[in-house]
Amino acid sequence: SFKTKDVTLSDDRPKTLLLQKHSDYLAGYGLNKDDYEFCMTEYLRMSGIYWSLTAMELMDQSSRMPKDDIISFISSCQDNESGGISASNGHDPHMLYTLSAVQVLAMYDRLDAIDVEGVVRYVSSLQQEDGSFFGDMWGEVDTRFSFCAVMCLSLLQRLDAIDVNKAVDFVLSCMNFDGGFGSKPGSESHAGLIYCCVGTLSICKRMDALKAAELAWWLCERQLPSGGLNGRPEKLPDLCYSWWVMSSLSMLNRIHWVDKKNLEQYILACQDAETGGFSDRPGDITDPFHTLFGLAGLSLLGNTSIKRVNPTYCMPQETIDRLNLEPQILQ
Ligand SMILES: COc1ccc(S(=O)(=O)N2Cc3cc(-c4ccc(C=O)o4)ccc3N(Cc3cncn3C)C[C@H]2Cc2ccc(O)cc2)cc1
Ligand SMILES: [Zn+2]
Repeated sequence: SFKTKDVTLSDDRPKTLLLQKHSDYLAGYGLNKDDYEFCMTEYLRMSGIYWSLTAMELMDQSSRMPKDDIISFISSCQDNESGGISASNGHDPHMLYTLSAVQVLAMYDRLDAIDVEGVVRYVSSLQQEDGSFFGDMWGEVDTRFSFCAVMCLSLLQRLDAIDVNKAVDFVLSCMNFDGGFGSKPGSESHAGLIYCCVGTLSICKRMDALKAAELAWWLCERQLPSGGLNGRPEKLPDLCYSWWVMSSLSMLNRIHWVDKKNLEQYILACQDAETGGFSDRPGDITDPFHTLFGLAGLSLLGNTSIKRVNPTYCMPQETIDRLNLEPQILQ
């Protein structure tokens, strides 16, 4: 018989938000330099700092993060020749980690710690003739990098450095009949790429180009009986998809199309009451990545014990306000 892939929430799952546990988990993450996961994730360290700091900011606990060490680490990761920023010392610069670094310094209001012109030069050098963006010099095209490029430059107030119309045209060339988006023209719709493409259009103020009704339907059909959301039909629910789907629905002004109570239950069930942090599914290992998206998702659902998050930037709303950025939300 046909079985919908889903998880069953057990009765002894966490039903309240364990903020102190999550604050302790993130404050302690990476203190033990020999920790296996910490070593294995050196290649994404800069993004790990963004995920941890943003989660701590949302819990109003960022004072527990080693601010000066983070800022000097970021400065040491900028490549003087290309202007790009790498995930860790000795690694190659990449669009993903250049964005994470700019997001962190924007939250700290310390963009003076890097060569901003160098970052602008690096990001604009990755735009192609068709408006698309490479992730780095090795030439992989993905709509994720279009989003990284416009988000990074908008945080630096430098969208003038790229061809915004061509960037939007490339993203729109990736729109599918279901109103969704994939990584390249013709790629299958996927919640993570939909978030990137809707976010790109939100920053470029081109939300008018979306097939909003079809897209919102595809997004709210991601919700399963457990309350969790998946990234594509027939997939298991995963906490980070809660963020990709809900932030996209927020930009479309249709957040009310999901069952908020059920979704909140799923998110709370993904907490680990022993170690602290959130995991992709109840009972799995927690990590800073899913911890940010659990907290950001609860913020979007209106949990007032967490500070407001901006759905487009996945950063504290107060940072977006300070930078006078106004990403478009559909009316
Ligand atoms: C554990 O296996 C992976 C697989 C992919 C990645 S990833 O870097 O390509 N990436 C982000 C990501 C990070 C983590 C993680 C563990 C510890 C830390 C410390 O900060 O962060 C874990 C998963 C993860 N994934 C994979 C994933 C999430 N949910 C299901 N899976 C299989 C997402 C992945 C892609 C990505 C998404 C958003 C983004 O901003 C950057 C990258 C990382 C670990
Ligand atoms: Zn996930």
